[in-house]
Amino acid sequence: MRIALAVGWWRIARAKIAHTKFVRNLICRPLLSVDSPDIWKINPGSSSHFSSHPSSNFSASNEKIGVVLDGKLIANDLKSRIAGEVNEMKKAIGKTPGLGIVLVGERRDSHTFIRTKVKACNEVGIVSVVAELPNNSKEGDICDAVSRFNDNPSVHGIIVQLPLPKHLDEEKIMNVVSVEKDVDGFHPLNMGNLAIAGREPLFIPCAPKACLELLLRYGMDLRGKKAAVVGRSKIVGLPTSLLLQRHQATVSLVHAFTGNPEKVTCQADIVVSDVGTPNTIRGHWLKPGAVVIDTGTSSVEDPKRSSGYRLVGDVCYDEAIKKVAAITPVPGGVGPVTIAMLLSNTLDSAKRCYDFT
Ligand SMILES: NC(=O)C1=CN([C@@H]2O[C@H](COP(=O)(O)OP(=O)(O)OC[C@H]3O[C@@H](n4cnc5c(N)ncnc54)[C@H](OP(=O)(O)O)[C@@H]3O)[C@@H](O)[C@H]2O)C=CC1
Ligand SMILES: Nc1nc(=O)c2c([nH]1)NC[C@@H]1CN(c3ccc(C(=O)N[C@@H](CCC(=O)O)C(=O)O)cc3)C=[N+]21
Repeated sequence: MRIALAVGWWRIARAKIAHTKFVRNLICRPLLSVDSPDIWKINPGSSSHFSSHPSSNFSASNEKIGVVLDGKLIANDLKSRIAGEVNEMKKAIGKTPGLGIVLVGERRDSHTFIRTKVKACNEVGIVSVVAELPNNSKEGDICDAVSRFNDNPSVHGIIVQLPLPKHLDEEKIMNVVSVEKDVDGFHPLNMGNLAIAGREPLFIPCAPKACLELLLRYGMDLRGKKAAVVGRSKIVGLPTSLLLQRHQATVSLVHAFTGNPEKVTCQADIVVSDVGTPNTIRGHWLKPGAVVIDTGTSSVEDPKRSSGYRLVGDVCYDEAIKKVAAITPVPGGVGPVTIAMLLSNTLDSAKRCYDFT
């Protein structure tokens, strides 16, 4: 009886210590730093790129403790550093980073996302300008709006909020964005350089950067880990798979045509989901002790809320939390870190433009 009590007490104490250590890690220096993506400096011969990072509860013991990865905490840490750097830049050279946003149509979700992005810019002192165009705009009107941002020296980053109305050729419009201002990282040159070892893109797409930031802050050593990415969109799935392989993970890319996707995901140490359909990833799709990054953000009706809806991810959270080592919640997981990465990319672009280090 006494032994059982002591073992129980020891388990609780160990979980508490691990959790305190984990929270400390969350607010320590990021590995994908805000000023330069130091992942490109990996030296395969060195002991460990990650060993400079305080080791976490996870990599040390691989215990299942169902940690909820707090994206808001990480985003606030990133934003306060970005705000500090923006301020330094203003003081030193009298310049302010600027973000140009192209928003087409009346989609409620797009307008909400843009409000969030503009608010985040204001918080850190980045100037944002929104070019709002009607739903029935012609391709030429949108390309002109992008070109004006390309030509504006006080705009250092440009995003075209997706999805665009169906009648527009998305690729044609995205290709107008100057590669030097492509803070979304969707330009073929940036995406191509992300895919090829030894090359450095000017920008890494924001949501994939956020996924890696969460994994690395959690202290996960990605080398040789099995990762399953569900979804292959250019915003999240495809570039996340590329970034994971650059971090030496063994990556499987699952999509709508994959037969028995759960056979792939249940082997994975890391599952990143980017589908946009609630409850796609069920508990039995996951290996015990896996780390799950849920980027899915769908609004579902909720009459109990004053707004009438709430946001949910792709993962059946209640089933997953009982099984996994760690998981990102929705909301409050990947989303806020994605926004912080957009600010970080915009700051990087301005620094590059003025040769300010
Ligand atoms: N939190 C964040 O920072 C971000 C969140 N998001 C959210 O991520 C979600 C996805 O967005 P986005 O990437 O633009 O969406 P897309 O529709 O472009 O991509 C969805 C992907 O999921 C795949 N897919 C669909 N059904 C299945 C299935 N049953 N099994 C396996 N794969 C499937 C599709 O496969 P196929 O290619 O074969 O069609 C496709 O590759 C949305 O909820 C969005 O709001 C997006 C960006 C950032
Ligand atoms: N050119 C372009 N670049 C994008 O990066 C891009 C895009 N188009 N189109 C739409 C998707 C979606 N996306 C999200 C970003 C932040 C949250 C986010 O901050 N989510 C919060 C909740 C936000 C809320 O409450 O509305 C959270 O999860 O906590 C979600 C989704 C970026 N996208």
